[in-house]
Amino acid sequence: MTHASGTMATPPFYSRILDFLLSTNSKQRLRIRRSLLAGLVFVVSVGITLYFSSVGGMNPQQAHWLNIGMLCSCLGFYIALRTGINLRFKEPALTLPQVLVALTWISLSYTVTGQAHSSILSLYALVMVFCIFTMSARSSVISAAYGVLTLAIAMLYKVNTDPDNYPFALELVNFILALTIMPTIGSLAAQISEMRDKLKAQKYELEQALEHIKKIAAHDELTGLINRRRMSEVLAEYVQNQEREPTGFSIAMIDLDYFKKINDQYGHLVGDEVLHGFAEIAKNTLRKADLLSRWGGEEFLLLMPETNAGQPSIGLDRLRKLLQEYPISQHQPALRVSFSAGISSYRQHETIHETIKRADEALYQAKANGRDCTVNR
Ligand SMILES: Nc1nc2c(ncn2[C@@H]2O[C@H](COP(=O)(O)OP(=O)(O)OP(=O)(O)O)[C@@H](O)[C@H]2O)c(=O)[nH]1
Repeated sequence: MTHASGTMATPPFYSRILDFLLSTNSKQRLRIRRSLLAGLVFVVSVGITLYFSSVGGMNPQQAHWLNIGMLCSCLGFYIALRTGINLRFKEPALTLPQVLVALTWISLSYTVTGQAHSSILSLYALVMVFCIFTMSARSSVISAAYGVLTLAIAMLYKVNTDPDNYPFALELVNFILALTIMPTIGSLAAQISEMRDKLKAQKYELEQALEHIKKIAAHDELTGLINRRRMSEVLAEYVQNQEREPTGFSIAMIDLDYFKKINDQYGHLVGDEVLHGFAEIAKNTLRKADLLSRWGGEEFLLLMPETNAGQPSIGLDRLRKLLQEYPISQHQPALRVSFSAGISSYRQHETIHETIKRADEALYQAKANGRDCTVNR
């Protein structure tokens, strides 16, 4: 939104704070938000750990170090994302490192939560769910394998050192559960990642196709020039710009002389060759700033920016001279063509139709004057 003065409106205070915390770059912002969402799970875990250690469920010192470790790793990832360090990596979302670190903390939590350790299993599933929407197939498989491995190590260690809280039978059941759940989610994540890749590829193909369709819609196939529809849009833009900055522009309506005769005498193939050749020669002869379009049939509309009434049509004269010398048809090397042109300059506040109408009238006059000439109006 802009004020009447044209300056940008200041965003509200809370949105400035959010910009500061989450970045104004939309991609970075999404990455930070995802990381913070995962961090929220850690914060809840810290609360649960504090409560559990206060009621004697776990060793307070272990709970203390676990909490510090979890919070520091969250902070570390936040800083890496917020400062843009993550952009130096191939996968800037840092999803795989974040998931691996989370799985490490979960496996450590598994070893210090005593009787309540089985409830930790759900966190493995939660972390794997994060993989589903963001990770590549390969990273999902790595995460699942890493989760199962670290859990197995934690279980083996605890079965041997604390069999009262970690009896073998319970650990076996827990392990089988984890072994079923984690690779299943990992494989789902891999499948979704493949679908995402396919969608990306389809999106790219669609964009290319759209680009191609736009090009076809705006160009004439035979001459490669922009067509009448596109030229009409360009002219409308020019007229609009003249209201702000009246630099002036002129148009020329160009018509090949006796073109019907060429078709009748040499055939349509030669006629097409002449149209194509005329477009090529004109493009190479006229000013770089000039824009030529195929207006229809053997008629062309030339837009000459920053050209005002009365200015000589030097470009068209040069083109006329060249056409007298240039063999325009390979099939009929002796064939020479000429054209008639009507020029009109845009008058402030008139419609483009009025400018075109004057150019048409000037062209009519040029034809009446015997063709092969230009009339300026
Ligand atoms: N080969 C070919 N001919 C076309 C194309 N488009 C229009 N024409 C032909 O262009 C000719 C135009 O003829 P007229 O309008 O009588 O114009 P002219 O013969 O140039 O006569 P003047 O303009 O009075 O000099 C017609 O024979 C159309 O069939 C095209 O794409 N290819």
